[in-house]
Amino acid sequence: MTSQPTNPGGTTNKAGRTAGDVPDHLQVTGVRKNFGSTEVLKGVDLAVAQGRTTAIVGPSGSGKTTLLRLIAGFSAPDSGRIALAGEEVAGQSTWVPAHKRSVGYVAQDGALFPHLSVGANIAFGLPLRGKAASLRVGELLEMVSMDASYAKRRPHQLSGGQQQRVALARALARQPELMLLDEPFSALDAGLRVATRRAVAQTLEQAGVTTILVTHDQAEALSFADQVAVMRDGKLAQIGSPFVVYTRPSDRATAEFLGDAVILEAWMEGSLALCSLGGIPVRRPPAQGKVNLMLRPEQIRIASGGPIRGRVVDTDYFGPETTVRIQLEPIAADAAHPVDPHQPVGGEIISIRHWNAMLARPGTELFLKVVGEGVVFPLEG
Ligand SMILES: Nc1ncnc2c1ncn2[C@@H]1O[C@H](COP(=O)(O)OP(=O)(O)OP(=O)(O)O)[C@@H](O)[C@H]1O
Repeated sequence: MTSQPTNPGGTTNKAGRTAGDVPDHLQVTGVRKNFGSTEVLKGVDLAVAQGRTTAIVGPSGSGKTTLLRLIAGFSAPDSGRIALAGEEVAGQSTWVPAHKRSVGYVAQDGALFPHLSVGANIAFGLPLRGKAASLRVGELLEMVSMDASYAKRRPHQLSGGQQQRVALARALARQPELMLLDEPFSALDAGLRVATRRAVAQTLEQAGVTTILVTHDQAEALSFADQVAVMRDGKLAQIGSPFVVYTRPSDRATAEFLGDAVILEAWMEGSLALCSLGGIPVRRPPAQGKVNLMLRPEQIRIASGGPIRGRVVDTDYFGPETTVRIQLEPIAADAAHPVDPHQPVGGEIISIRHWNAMLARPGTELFLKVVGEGVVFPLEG
């Protein structure tokens, strides 16, 4: 586990600022939660810097929503501590209820009041009345890319995505210091999802609201957040910047959860992993000898020559790019590329991506090269 009590040394946020000197707004320390005999959270440590965005990502049932609800104050941890802006809100002898924490919460289904208009839903927690309230409602609707005329409608007259954006506007109305978003974009279709996500991220950043987004969509987590926390089986397996968790995942399961991964058997010698793709540089390898090497598909490129060859098995066309499955061949030895006796002898099938679908008909022989470093995991068991 790689969780840190304070913001991990100098993560850079979307605006390019470093977070090393920013105080923690939220600190979760050793939090555990059971439902009956099921241990759902098994000791979670998480720190979120003031004004920054953290995405908690993980498979369904890993405990993401449970953690978010504890931070909101909807239920209490069995043990551990939660502090907001330096003040303990849940601990051994402390309990601050949800309505006394300056926290906004947007649930998966939006949870709007069905009997109130959109405008009344948004204005629910506003101290304003009359004209001032309707002006503010209009501004908030605009923030979530909706026309002010929607204020008159009832929630059932909106699409799921529109309801979700109204729920966000309602949460923003109370100007919370911490915003908790539980899969708020999951009901939106692909294009609107990206646009809404960007608009919401921008709005929250401009307002300086510390934000936690729960999602099981890894691309969403990587694009939305300054910091990504990967949850697996009730624990945070890794916390770091999107770049670090994607390019240097702490274990194989995290690597495979965060995106496509090429995993090859390799022989680690010093800082080179010898595999069917040649000798791949690895920074700070955790083991020597037999290991698993991980590369991202986009690190494997088609070359014009060289010792690394493979034959196209089949392809999968996705429009802007094609996934090409390639069976690796034994590395051709020559004076410049002597083959190490530990080097695997080829035969593995890997998937890479290429923009040109025509280039890669099944049976075509291709030369390959690897760019960048690999990541090595010790063999399990
Ligand atoms: N109130 C509850 N009573 C009993 N079990 C619960 C309760 N809330 C959650 N659980 C269980 O705790 C586990 C974690 O649930 P949680 O909703 O936190 O997961 P999640 O990672 O948010 O999943 P998803 O992505 O599907 O929403 C699940 O096994 C769930 O069934």
